[in-house]
Amino acid sequence: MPDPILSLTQVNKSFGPAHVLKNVDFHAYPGEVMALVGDNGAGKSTLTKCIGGIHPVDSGEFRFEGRPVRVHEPRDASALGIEIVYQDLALCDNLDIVQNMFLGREERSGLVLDRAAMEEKALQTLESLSVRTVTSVRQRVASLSGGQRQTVAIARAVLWNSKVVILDEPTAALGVAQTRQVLDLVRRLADAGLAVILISHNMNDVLSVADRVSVLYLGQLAAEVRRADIDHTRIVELITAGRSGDLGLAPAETGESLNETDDEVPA
Ligand SMILES: Nc1ncnc2c1ncn2[C@@H]1O[C@H](COP(=O)(O)OP(=O)(O)OP(=O)(O)O)[C@@H](O)[C@H]1O
Repeated sequence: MPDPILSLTQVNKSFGPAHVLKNVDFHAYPGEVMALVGDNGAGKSTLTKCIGGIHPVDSGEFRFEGRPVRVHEPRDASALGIEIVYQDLALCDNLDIVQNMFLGREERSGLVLDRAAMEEKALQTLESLSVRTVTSVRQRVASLSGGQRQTVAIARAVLWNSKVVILDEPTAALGVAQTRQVLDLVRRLADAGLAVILISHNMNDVLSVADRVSVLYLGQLAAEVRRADIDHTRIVELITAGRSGDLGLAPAETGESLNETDDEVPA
C-alpha cells in the first residue's frame, strides 16, 4: 500500500459557533482515486477548502509527502501541487481553450505572450491524458459541451505539475456518455500517478472509479475504506446514519441513544 501523499489528522474547523469539521482524519494516495462522500452539509466542501488553503484549519496536523506543512492560503496549496476544480469550473466563455488553461499564468517571451509555447503545452497535456474529445485548442470554451468543459478544467488543473487534484462533482451536470468520458479521465489521472480526490453524490460514479471511499457524517469521519471492502448499501448507510455494521461512528457519536428501551424501563 502506498504512503499517503496528503494526510490530515484530527482536523477541526469552526465558523463562529458552528463546529463544522470535528477531529477529521483524511488521506489521499498517489495513483488512487479517493472518493469523498457525505450528505448535504456533512463538511465535504469545507474539508476540501481547508486542503486548498481557502479556509485555514483551526487545529490538526497537515502533512504532505510525509512532511508537516502549513497551508494557510491558496498559494500554499498550489506551491505543493494541490489543485481544485470547482463545480462552476471558472472558465471564461469568451476565451479559447489555451487562453483558459493559462489564464493568470500566461507564458511570455520577453514582454510578449508566447502563444505557440502555451498551445504546445496545452496540446501535450491533453495528449498525455489521452483526451480525444477536444479537437482544437483554439476553440472557444463557449462552444464546448459540458463534458468538454469539464475536461478543459481538469487539464488546466494538471498542467502545473500537480500532485493532488480535487474534483468537485465533476459529472453533476453531465449525461451518460459524457459522464463515462469524464470518469475515464479521472481514472487516467490516477493511473498517471496523481492523487485524485473526487467529491460526489453519485454512488454509481463512486463505485465505478474510486479506489477508496471516505465518508463524512455531520462533520465527522464515519469511515475511510477500500472500495473493494464496501458496497452501495453500506456507503449509503454510512452517509445517512454514520454507521454500517462494524463500520462507522460509535452510537453516542451519531447522536443515537445507547439504550433504545430506556423509556420503557420502570424507575
Ligand atoms: N463560510 C461558512 N460560514 C458558516 N458556515 C459555513 C460556511 N461554510 C460552510 N458552512 C457550514 O458548514 C456545514 C458544512 O458545509 P459544507 O458546504 O462543507 O458541506 P458539504 O458536505 O460540502 O455539503 P453539500 O453536499 O451540500 O455541498 C454546513 O452546515 C454549512 O452551512
